[in-house]
Amino acid sequence: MKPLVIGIAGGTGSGKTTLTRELVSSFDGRVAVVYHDNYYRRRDELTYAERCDLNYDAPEAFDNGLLTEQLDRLIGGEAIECPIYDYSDHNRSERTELIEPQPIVIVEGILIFAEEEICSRCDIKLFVDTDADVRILRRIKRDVLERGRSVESVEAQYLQTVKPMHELHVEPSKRRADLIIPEGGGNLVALDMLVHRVQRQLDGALDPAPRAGS
Ligand SMILES: Nc1ncnc2c1ncn2[C@@H]1O[C@H](COP(=O)(O)OP(=O)(O)O)[C@@H](O)[C@H]1O
Ligand SMILES: Nc1ccn([C@@H]2O[C@H](COP(=O)(O)O)[C@@H](O)[C@H]2O)c(=O)n1
Repeated sequence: MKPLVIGIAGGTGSGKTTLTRELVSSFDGRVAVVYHDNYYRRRDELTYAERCDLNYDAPEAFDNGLLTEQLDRLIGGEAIECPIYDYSDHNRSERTELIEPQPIVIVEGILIFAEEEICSRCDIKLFVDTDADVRILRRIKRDVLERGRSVESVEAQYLQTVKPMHELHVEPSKRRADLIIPEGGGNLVALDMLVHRVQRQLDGALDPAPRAGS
């Protein structure tokens, strides 16, 4: 049977990964996760300083051809060797990760609904909605502690690219979502309803992607 593909989008720091982890633990061993971030383009031709200055919040920053090709293979029941991204180096690492096919495939990333080729492959589209002030506070903490950044660099990047690209690409893509979830994985009511819905689809009690009026 074709896996159920769940897309999880939302701004940086909104809680996408937290929601993804909740779903992974709810459907233990039956979920494959594909992070759009791992498909940032390889930029070996640039120096580290040049890579620091790139815009990582525009659709062109990603190798969407590779993502859709690998996603299709996963949906078709094949394992993939997914690239691994190194945020400290602003480049794709030499390592890859084996992802086995599963009944549920989660695709997560800020811009997945801004890309028709990714959006159209998602049976359930979730958008995690969290206020911008909360998101930037979380991002400063995470980027300094986990991604090797300074507070000054996070602030500059946020004002130069993250915020304008969020307004141009991420926020409008919310319209394509089936469900908008305030606060993501911390929203226990939404999580509970979502888990029941996904379970019913796995049980075959519902059409794969039913639409109003169909
Ligand atoms: N509902 C929430 N309440 C409090 N903190 C949260 C909540 N959701 C996520 N966080 C925290 O915010 C940070 C960013 O969350 P994360 O899920 O990694 O966001 P994203 O994947 O959208 O960038 C993490 O440190 C996470 O623990
Ligand atoms: N070299 C890079 C690549 C990406 N980013 C930022 O990551 C953000 C997306 O990841 P989330 O987990 O926050 O959704 C995105 O906003 C990019 O700006 C980066 O800082 N450096």
